[in-house]
Amino acid sequence: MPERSDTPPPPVLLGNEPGSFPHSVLAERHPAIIQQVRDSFPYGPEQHRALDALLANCTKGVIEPLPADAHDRDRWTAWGADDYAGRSWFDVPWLWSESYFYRQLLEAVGYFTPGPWQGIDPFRPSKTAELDAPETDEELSALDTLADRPADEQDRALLHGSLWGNRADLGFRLSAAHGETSSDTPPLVADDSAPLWSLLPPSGSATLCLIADNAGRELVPDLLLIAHLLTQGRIARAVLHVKPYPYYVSDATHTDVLDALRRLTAAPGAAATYGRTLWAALTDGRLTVRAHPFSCAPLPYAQMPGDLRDELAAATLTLLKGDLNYRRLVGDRRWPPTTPFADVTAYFPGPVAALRTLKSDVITGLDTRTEAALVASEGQRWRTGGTHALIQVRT
Ligand SMILES: O=P(O)(O)OC[C@@]1(O)O[C@H](CO)[C@@H](O)[C@@H]1O
Repeated sequence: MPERSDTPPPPVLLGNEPGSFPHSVLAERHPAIIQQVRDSFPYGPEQHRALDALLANCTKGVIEPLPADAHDRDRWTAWGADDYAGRSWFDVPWLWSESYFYRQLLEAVGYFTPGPWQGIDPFRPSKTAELDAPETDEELSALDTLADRPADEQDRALLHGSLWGNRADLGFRLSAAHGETSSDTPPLVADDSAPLWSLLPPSGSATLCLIADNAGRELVPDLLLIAHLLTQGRIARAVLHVKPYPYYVSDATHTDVLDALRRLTAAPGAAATYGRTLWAALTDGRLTVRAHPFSCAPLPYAQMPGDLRDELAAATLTLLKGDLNYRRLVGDRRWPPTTPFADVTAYFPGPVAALRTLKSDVITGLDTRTEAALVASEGQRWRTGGTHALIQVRT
């Protein structure tokens, strides 16, 4: 946990305050996700019974341990499962209870159990529907006109494509009231793109670690950004961190990377060129995909294990995508919005950037004027509506 020497950190977010966003996720979003999973495949009576039990447990019960023979039981013990067992889902850190919900959901559908449902991603139908949607074709065809634009315009377009791709979060869509902001404040509440580009100069030898978030219409622009940086010589190598198992509905796994790559290589025009660049980079090792267990940990990055810390320390830049990664990066706490981003990320082992649309209460690094303008025009809605975004960098 990033500590500032003078003041103790503010409290960790819990889900026990009715009317709060975390409470609504536990009380409303999780039941909706269970229903979505029931509808996604013709699961048998055993899985439906387990989903019934999970629904009752996560809304009215207490946290129960994983089965004694679960392959990752020891890992979850180390991550706090024994400390939280027996307590209401609403009374433990929200980050922890949300993360454990996805682990228990996979348990219910037999994802880890030898048998016909082992390894079947319950969210795959919604992920592939999104990848196949006509909107994805439109986004890919925009690459054809981009090819003729100056390099700095391409840089900006691909960075912003990756940033705003973060709105494509299927869990968020289950509960968010969509629509453009009525706010007259600018969509970007912080924009450190200049220091970001100066960390990745052309003709450099940089290594980028991109810690991905959602599959489909977020992962596609993330991959396009990597392909562009490789082509421009702004990076020599990229490591793409994905989730080792389905998580937070639409989070990207290795299978999702392969689906997105096929979507690119099969597309007409410039998109296929990006796809071929990525295919070649995977083949010759300039691009690697990692699925570290800590990517699904219910903990902030301040508690990352030594091997991951060493890996990120060696990167020129680690770029974290999305809202959940932001919560884990700065700590899922009630930070005053003007808390410096550099202070809360001081523990991180190397230069770090966050690209995120705002979908939960946690925020740091705002200047006083920006915060005041947001509050004056929207109250606190800007924090969770997905209508605003940020690019924050600690060099
Ligand atoms: O990480 P992502 O995909 O940008 O967002 C995940 C999210 O939808 O889920 C969490 C609540 O469940 C919030 O942090 C956020 O709104």
